[in-house]
Amino acid sequence: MGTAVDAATKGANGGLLDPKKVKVVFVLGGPGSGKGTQCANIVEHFGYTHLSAGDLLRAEIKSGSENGTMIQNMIKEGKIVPSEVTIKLLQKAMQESGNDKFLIDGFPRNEENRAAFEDVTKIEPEFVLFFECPEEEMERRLLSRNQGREDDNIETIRKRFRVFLESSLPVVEYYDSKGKVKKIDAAKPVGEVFEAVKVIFSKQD
Ligand SMILES: Nc1ncnc2c1ncn2[C@@H]1O[C@H](COP(=O)(O)OP(=O)(O)O)[C@@H](O)[C@H]1O
Ligand SMILES: Nc1ccn([C@@H]2O[C@H](COP(=O)(O)OP(=O)(O)O)[C@@H](O)[C@H]2O)c(=O)n1
Ligand SMILES: [Mg+2]
Repeated sequence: MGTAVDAATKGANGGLLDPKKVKVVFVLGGPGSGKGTQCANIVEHFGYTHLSAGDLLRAEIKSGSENGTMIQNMIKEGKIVPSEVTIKLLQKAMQESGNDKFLIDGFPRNEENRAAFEDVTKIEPEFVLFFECPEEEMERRLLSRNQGREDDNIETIRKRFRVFLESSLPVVEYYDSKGKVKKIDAAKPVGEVFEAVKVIFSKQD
């Protein structure tokens, strides 16, 4: 709980992130669409810090935090962890990075994520990079990802696809209605996808 003094010194978003200075790009797309792969490429060329919500949640499980078991169970079921938990992890990582340009990968994944992030941080994304990929291709990629993830099995993958369609796509549609979505054909080979991504980032300052 922050005190009144904390709130006064740290600002409305409870931290040191000035919403006027911070540049955020949300990177969205179904499970296996290539978000993490492309974010790694973008970081190398355009000076952003990559924050994967899924990676932060998995690190939180490993750290033995009191939320660890809850997070682990939700990931195994393909469910979306309560925003409060994920946003705290994102804010901490943003503050610790020392950077002011962020690729936020795999977040916001539902309406609750989106609204809570805006409320808490007052940060509006510059744009949303959306990787479009057919389910069969995403399934093939996830089943051969080989990162030892507990959610890369066919049963959980099906649940994640369902959550993506029901909860995550509406968030993309929300930003699309604000003209903020830049859509990429993510079914192509990695290099070709990155060529399309580069065009978008090269136009930014
Ligand atoms: N364009 C692509 N073509 C083929 N395989 C890809 C492509 N992009 C990523 N992959 C592979 O697919 C798997 C999922 O990619 P990843 O970047 O982890 O996706 P996401 O973060 O969206 O789940 C990884 O094994 C990755 O190497
Ligand atoms: N905003 C988020 C992002 C991920 N997650 C959880 O973390 C899991 C893995 O997310 P991820 O982004 O690493 O998965 P991929 O899309 O990269 O395959 C999701 O299926 C959710 O269970 C979440 O709860 N909230
Ligand atoms: Mg990923």
